[in-house]
Amino acid sequence: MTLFGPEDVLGPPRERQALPAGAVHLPGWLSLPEQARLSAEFQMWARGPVPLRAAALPNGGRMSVRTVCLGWHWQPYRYTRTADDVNGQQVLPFPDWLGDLAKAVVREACGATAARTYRPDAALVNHYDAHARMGMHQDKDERTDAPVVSLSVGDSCVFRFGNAQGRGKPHTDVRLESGDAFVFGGPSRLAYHGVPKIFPGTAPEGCGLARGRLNITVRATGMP
Ligand SMILES: O=C(O)CCC(=O)C(=O)O
Ligand SMILES: [Fe+2]
Repeated sequence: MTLFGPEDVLGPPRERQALPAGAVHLPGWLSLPEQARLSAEFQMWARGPVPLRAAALPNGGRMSVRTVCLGWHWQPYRYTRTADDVNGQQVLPFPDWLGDLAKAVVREACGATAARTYRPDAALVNHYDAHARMGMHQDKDERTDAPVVSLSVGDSCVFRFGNAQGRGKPHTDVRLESGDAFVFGGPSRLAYHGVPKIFPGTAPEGCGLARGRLNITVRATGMP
């Protein structure tokens, strides 16, 4: 007889939730050491050559999330080689190991055939403080239909996953926790999604992030 099963330490295992076709949530996909590595890399990415910044919006406002990009620079709403809205520098290259990590997620979520042709070339790395939000939007600046792979580290959040028709219902609220992966591809590739809430102080010990939430979306831009 074992005295303590994993549920006693970690709480009940989280089941995969029913989601629209093409959307897959992989709870606990990353180990704590993998989460800590992403946090450590983030600290370096945030220093530049293009620093972490709250992107300026065409309406004159700024995003509440702060973002640093790899491979291609993203600004609302396009990809460019140089960060012309920040300091004109070229962003850091997209790391092969991050592409391999995302490919493994695609293999699990979408199958071996999808993984074979998956060639990501950019990542948007977002940091949320306790008050940051992301409104409902589509990821539609990419010129490919490759799935988007999202990796989360640090504080938990509500990730609202909707439909491709508009910002309204139906939508599903998923709690994304440190180490979770989420994929949206196929019929859900252009689904609206957003982050209405962060749960401060919920990051697990050992994930490497002192405060806030890190989210990395790996993408295939289709840029030449
Ligand atoms: O933070 C998240 O989970 C989602 C981020 C997102 O939707 C984006 O960067 O486009
Ligand atoms: Fe997005």
